[in-house]
Amino acid sequence: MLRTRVKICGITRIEDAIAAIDAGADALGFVFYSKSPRAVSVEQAQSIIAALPPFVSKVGLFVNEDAAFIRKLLGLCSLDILQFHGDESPEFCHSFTMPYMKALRMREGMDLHVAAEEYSTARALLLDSYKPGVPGGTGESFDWHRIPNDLDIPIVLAGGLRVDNVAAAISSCHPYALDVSGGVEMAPGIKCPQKVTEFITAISDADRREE
Ligand SMILES: O=C(O)c1ccccc1NCC(=O)[C@H](O)[C@H](O)COP(=O)(O)O
Repeated sequence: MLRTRVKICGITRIEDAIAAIDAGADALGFVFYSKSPRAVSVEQAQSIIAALPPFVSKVGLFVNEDAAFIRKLLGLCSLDILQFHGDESPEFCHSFTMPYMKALRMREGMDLHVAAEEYSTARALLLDSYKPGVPGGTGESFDWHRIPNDLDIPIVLAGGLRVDNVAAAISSCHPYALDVSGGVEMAPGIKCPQKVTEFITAISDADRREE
């Protein structure tokens, strides 16, 4: 059985990035959405990324951002994959000739088979909770049983994940990866190393139980 990967999102400090990597994080998320309390500036992201060791995916996160800003950012920051968390079309997402994940907020009636077909160029679908007016980082989970078990695209599960619901999340839909932000924080944008470690340990424990 494949190991469940983990992305720690909303990284704003180098010490949090290093602690997440030391705990076993596979990916770090940098929020380039200025309305988020976890937003980073280009300069912040550059300095954090420059201090990272190899073999960790750097994810740049956008919400209906201007293409020119993204292109400029890609010339300044070494990102590995883009995460589009707004209403971006498949054509827009694909236009940066970079791997990307499309985040889908799981509002009622979301047809993931249709979405998987629509975003067929995505490397993964990131499924997040839907809360009106809140594009992401809700801290709330959704009904994971709404996720079909026959999607032919990797699923990254997000939304309200915490150490005490990781096992249920993995057993309910066996996602390719888990994405967490609020559940491992002591304050918005400030990660708690102990919570990060406990979260990633809980994933390893859950994977072992699923073997
Ligand atoms: O994290 C944010 O503040 C945020 C703001 C606007 C759009 C997306 C945002 N985060 C995207 C993520 O991938 C989060 O990790 C995901 O929404 C889960 O957040 P949480 O429920 O706090 O674990």
